[in-house]
Amino acid sequence: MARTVCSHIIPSLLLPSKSSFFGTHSLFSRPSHFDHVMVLGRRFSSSSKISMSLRAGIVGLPNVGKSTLFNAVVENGKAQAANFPFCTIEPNVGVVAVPDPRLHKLSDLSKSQRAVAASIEFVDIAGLVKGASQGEGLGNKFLSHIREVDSILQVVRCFEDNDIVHVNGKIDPKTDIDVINLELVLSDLDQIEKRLEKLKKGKAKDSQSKVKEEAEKSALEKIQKVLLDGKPARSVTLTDLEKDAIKHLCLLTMKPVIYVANVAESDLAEPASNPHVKEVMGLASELQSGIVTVSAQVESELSELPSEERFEYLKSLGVNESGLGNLIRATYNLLGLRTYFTSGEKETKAWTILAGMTAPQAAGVIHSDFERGFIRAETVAYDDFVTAGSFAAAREKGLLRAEGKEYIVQEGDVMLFRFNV
Ligand SMILES: Nc1ncnc2c1ncn2[C@@H]1O[C@H](COP(=O)(O)OP(=O)(O)OP(=O)(O)O)[C@@H](O)[C@H]1O
Ligand SMILES: [Mg+2]
Repeated sequence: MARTVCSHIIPSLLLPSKSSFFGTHSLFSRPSHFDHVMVLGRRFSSSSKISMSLRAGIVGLPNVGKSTLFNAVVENGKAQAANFPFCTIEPNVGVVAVPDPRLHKLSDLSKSQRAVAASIEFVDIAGLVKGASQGEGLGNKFLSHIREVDSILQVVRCFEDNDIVHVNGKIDPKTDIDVINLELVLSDLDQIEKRLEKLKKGKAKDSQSKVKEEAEKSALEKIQKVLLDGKPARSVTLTDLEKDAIKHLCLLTMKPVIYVANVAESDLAEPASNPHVKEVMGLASELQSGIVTVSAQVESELSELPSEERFEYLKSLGVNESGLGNLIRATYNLLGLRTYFTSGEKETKAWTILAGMTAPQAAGVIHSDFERGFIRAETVAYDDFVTAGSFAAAREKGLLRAEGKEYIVQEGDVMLFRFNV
């Protein structure tokens, strides 16, 4: 049966008190994932219900380094921000901080007691094998886990090591990627067939649902055609209505993908000299997807070292920084996410919104009351805040703008909401 929402258990923000309130910084000190309540939510269904955390699922063949990478990302996420409200929701789901040097700069300027980063959830999904869509391996169970994530990180083995078994006997990124993608395509095809069958019998009650059903049908037929060519659903151009009509199916090949080329430590300094990595780069661009090179092994070793020794270790491998920051940032960007900040003495905090959100919608991410009673947003661009040094100084210099309901929040805006409920 088709699922109706791709929702999952998400941490909600701790709700501030409901009293009528004109935004001051004090309010921004409350949220913590330690005192969060769990709610079953549907993300993005309304701007005020946006989750702070989006999910990225780590997929790939068995034994390619998914869990090693997951553990390193989660450990690193904890280390990135000592104050970050880290939590493990399930053993294989970790919330990690999105590294952002701007957060610390703002926090220093505002002399904040703490800095709270934006976050992403990573999910370690067990290995997929050929035939998964037909129930092979742990098959459908894993595909259903993938259905619940917002983006896919596909780990591709690019390291040679005879002691570590490759399920197909040799390192061959193209075949590995094809196997995974084919399973995703087959699973989507199966779902679409069933859905179209149902829609054929469709007895929409009113004209509005009829329009929606028609849109769904036309979208699914277009997608079915490209899937039969082995291409992903995301390669199809759809109207907004069509996109909306098929959202509930959570098609696997609709999700954005980043290929994670997992290399040996000896390849870290010059990954492109590894022909396997080169191959993945070519495929990623063909498939309109991103690519990040990491060595899961190195990251895992790094996460166990005291921070003062990490740089020395990286230097010995000929690199300057861990690859995880890149991976986390790439995932964040891939999801079309933007960051705005609130900054005061108690706390400086990075908030996650979708590109194109208006000021009231962005305020709603903090609390629905902020959206409901929105009056205006005092806004200063990040660079201007840094130049001025504070909200007050920015106001004096004429760098602070009073933005209204129509304002589209820009990347890096530092905001103070005025609202009344
Ligand atoms: N870049 C790398 N270089 C060398 N060895 C690595 C690298 N990445 C991972 N490994 C090793 O590969 C083995 C398999 O890793 P891991 O358990 O993370 O795979 P997995 O994809 O999670 O497997 P499964 O699908 O079975 O859960 C481990 O022994 C790990 O140490
Ligand atoms: Mg694993």
